[in-house]
Amino acid sequence: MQSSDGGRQGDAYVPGRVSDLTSLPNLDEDVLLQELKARYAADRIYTYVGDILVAVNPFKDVPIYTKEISDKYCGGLHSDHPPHIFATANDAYQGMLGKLAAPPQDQCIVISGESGAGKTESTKLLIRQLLQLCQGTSQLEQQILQVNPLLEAFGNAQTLMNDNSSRFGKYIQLFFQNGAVKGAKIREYLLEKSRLVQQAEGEQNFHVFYCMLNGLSPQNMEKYHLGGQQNYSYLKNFQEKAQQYRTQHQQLLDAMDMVGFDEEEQEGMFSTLAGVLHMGNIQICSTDSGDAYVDRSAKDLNITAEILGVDSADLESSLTQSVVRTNKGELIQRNYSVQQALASRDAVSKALYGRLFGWLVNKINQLLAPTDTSIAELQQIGVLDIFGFEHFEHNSFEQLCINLANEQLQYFFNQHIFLLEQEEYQREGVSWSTITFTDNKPVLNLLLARPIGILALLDEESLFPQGTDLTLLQKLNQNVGSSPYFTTGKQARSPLFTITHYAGKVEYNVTGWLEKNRDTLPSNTMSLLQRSSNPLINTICNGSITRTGTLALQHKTSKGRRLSKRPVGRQIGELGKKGGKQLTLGGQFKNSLAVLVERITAARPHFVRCIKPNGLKQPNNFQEDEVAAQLKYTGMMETIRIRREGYALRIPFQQFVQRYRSLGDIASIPEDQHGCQRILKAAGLSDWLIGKSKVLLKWWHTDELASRLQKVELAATHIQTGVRGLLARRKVAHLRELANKQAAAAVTFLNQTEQLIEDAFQRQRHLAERDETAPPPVAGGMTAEMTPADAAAVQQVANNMADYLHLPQDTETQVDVKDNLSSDEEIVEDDFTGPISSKNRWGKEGTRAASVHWSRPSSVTCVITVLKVG
Ligand SMILES: Nc1ncnc2c1ncn2[C@@H]1O[C@H](COP(=O)(O)OP(=O)(O)OP(=O)(O)O)[C@@H](O)[C@H]1O
Repeated sequence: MQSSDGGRQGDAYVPGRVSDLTSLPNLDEDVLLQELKARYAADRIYTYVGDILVAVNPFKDVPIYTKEISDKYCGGLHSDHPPHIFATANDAYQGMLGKLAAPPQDQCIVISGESGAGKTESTKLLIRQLLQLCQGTSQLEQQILQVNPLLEAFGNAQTLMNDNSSRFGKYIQLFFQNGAVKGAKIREYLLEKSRLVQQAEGEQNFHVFYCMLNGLSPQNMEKYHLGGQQNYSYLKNFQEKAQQYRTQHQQLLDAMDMVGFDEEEQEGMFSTLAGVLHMGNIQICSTDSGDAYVDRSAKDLNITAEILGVDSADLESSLTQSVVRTNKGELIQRNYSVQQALASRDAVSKALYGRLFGWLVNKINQLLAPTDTSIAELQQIGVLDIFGFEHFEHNSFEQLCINLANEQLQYFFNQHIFLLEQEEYQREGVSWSTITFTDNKPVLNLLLARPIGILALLDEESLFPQGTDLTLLQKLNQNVGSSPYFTTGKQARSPLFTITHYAGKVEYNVTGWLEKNRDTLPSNTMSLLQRSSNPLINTICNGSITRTGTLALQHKTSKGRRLSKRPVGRQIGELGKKGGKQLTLGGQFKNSLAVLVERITAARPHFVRCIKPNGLKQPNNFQEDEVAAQLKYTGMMETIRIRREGYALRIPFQQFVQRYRSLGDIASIPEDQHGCQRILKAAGLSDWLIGKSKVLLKWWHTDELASRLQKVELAATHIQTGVRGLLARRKVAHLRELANKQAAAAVTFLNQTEQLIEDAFQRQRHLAERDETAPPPVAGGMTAEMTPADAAAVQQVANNMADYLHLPQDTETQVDVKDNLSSDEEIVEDDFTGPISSKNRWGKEGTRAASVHWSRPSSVTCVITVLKVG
């Protein structure tokens, strides 16, 4: 086995030159770490563990993504070039087309790593390379690439761990037909809406607000009553990067134009963003009795109401009062406390922003949807870029959800790499000493089990009107406190608990969890927004939130009624609700994770493990302890072991023979284990196993088989080329012989015709000498009369020729002999003759030479016509 950028199994070990960690000698944690460190120092940021790619974030531009390098990774074998993210794209693409060991299958690329490890950058490179692989140059490919700035502006933000952190998860599906891209779809997961109203120290709101405030024209700033970024309470920790934001704003506008937002929609978007910013500035005060009211001396309420297209008095009451319907149907108004009113204000902002984001994704998906084929008929490659594992000083409900998603992905990895593989060894009767791995199933159970898991208990508590964050914590302590993965805060009444995740311990603070989980807007507030005169706000607020938390838009019928796009039974009101109750945020997230796992399980996965070399976002800084921790919790040592000792490829006998039949030594190979053995032996492969129903191969056998297959195919192409050339040469020789024969026949015909003309001419001269009263010869030297014998002779020659050329004796080949040719006109009409306009062209009129000259070209025309028809 060769490691393509220098290291070779068996050669003296040179740290930093082993491109595949499975070929490391004397593998231990330190050797592994030093190898990655040496590679990183040499800007070799990618390394393989068999078919898995490890990517260490360089935090600097490395010149390895040029067009030339991208071209090198289009096609070819895994081992042809150094490890690269482009090779992973190539593997997925070739796998989808069925050009690797398995038949054509949908593929997915699962990228994992903690926040700031490089997942989003990897995703962008993968998508770019996939579009390069299908040689996409159409508008669709450009659109797929260009929607990214739009998504990042609305969905990314600066955090302590990453300046451009994705605050939502995404699964990008590219759809293909015959290898060409036909469309794309973005599935979004759990946008971190809470960031809109509150950001931790040193963190920022979503990029789009800073871009808007720095990039909008003065007229638009005035229209939306906007000022500098320091004026908004939702925008803490802003930075003076005006020029950068202006550039990003322009990119945003370009992307919006390209996605096809019309002017009204763009205006709707900016007015919603401006409305949200103004909403955050609405001051809530307290009466002496503790009731909330809006400080009207500041103009924020009126401005917000104007921009959102709602009545300001209605907005005020919806922010400060709840309306409850009693069992008897009476409506009762209750005043909020200041705290409740502030929560209600922020809930409106979060709902508006969340729905705006959902609408944006909907618009993008409409643009990228395959036009003439249903998705079910297309092949697909999905790329999963989910928010990375987070462990801050203060961790809230959002971190719990983010870390749950990462637990789920780690579980998927473990299942695929360790569990299912080793179960299969058992089924196939392979003797195997089990490789143990850290199974995170107990942590997943702690989070997801029903009815006694953290999310289920949170849901239960969220249903109780009297529930508080502290009663939630008590409930958690009572029910899951005995789990070894759960520890509660040491101090009494502390709002803290700790979970031991696969990636380390994270301490969570339950403050505000019930409110965040309920994620509801009071019905009076929702109906106010649904009546908004701002068309976009009206649209997004009349959409429904699905069971997985996405926005389902409605479309209007011709009569103006609204319809959900969903099938009957999932119409408005039912969506996102369970037994009539709105699903909680935790419930929606749980559902969306389940659907995601189903999706990636249905495809053939490729894994990219992103590693963050330091927490300072610095280039050329490899912190050994930080990397060692990541290698440990991702189970890298065990992964290397299983890839080294195990059989990553397991192909059913029949499938294997069908795919590699041409490598066998005989033509009729049985589609069973004996057939497989014949092929493997003939191909000269070693280290394979035959199980009960499958051939078990090392991951590198894919390349070995592919290269053998390539050789056979090349040989077949050579043979085909030779045979085709031989056949073509034979055909040409035959055609040439035929043409020579035809030419000889034509000459014979011309000679015979010439002789006839000569005879006729002599006869005419002979007659003329005897009869001085005879008329002068007609043009071309032919007489007006042809004896029946002459005519028969001419016809005979023509027939012979037609016979020879295998032609029907149709009008084109027959000589139309007229009994009484009396004028030049009739001769001119004859297809067989050309117009005799140039009297002197053939020589003196009435001479033999003129007759012969006339006859030759005319007859040649005829022969050519005949040949053409032939
Ligand atoms: N291949 C690369 N080349 C150069 N810089 C990179 C590369 N990958 C990542 N980076 C740098 O690291 C930063 C963080 O990467 P990225 O946003 O992809 O992390 P992430 O894993 O997606 O984080 P999060 O989970 O927070 O979204 C990038 O903004 C970029 O500066």
